Amino acid sequence: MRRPWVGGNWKMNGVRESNAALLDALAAAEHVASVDTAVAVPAPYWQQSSDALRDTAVAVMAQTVSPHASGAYTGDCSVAMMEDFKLAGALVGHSERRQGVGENDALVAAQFAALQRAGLTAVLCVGETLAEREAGDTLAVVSRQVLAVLELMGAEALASGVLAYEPVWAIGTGLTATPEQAQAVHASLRAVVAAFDAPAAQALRIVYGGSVKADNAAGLFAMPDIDGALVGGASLSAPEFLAICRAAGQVA
Ligand SMILES: O=C(CO)COP(=O)(O)O
Repeated sequence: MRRPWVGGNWKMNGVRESNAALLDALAAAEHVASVDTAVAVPAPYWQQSSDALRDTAVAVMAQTVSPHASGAYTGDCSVAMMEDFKLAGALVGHSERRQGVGENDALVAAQFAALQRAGLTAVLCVGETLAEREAGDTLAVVSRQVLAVLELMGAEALASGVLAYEPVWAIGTGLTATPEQAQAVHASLRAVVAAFDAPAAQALRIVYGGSVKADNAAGLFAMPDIDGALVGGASLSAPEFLAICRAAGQVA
């Protein structure tokens, strides 16, 4: 039985005042003990978030990471900086960074490796665009994105993190993949990992992201290979995010 994982990806939202209200609500809430919960916050608010959520069940993460230890990499943040602020890990390979900033599979695999070597959690995001889905390339695209990490790091290292399937066409659009569509991709991804290492594939948490809300979460979580969610817009509302966490707890 895999322990559900629910993460909130705040993206580039919030300032100190609105963050304080959201963080206070998360800190005050009773958390579902059977679910791992995290929020991935913008770097200027690592300190605020990690202070507000200290001694709570909600981990704080970054939204991307440099693969390099230190040096002349203007604008980037290192794993050591994340450790300095007691962060639990980072997202890697989010589609908004693959598409918007040009992060590619090799870079994402190196980011994953940097986190994993330090014992931090890497949440590897994969997903196809609408054009790729319509061309019948969904599995080819997401397999290629996962294989970049698998071939560099191996299946056990991959399973020490979290794999997030986020179809690009479902992100921020209100178009959720149906539970059946998501389940089909999750099962295929698990099979890709199982070809390397069956026990690691069984242990790997594969979560879904793309317009997850309190009212569609339970249907997604009922699927056998959907082990939680990476939540964007709905994670900016504490009641909504907490309801998604509770829905994950109900199937745990
Ligand atoms: O990109 C996402 C999470 O990383 C999903 O975003 P939305 O939940 O806003 O669609």
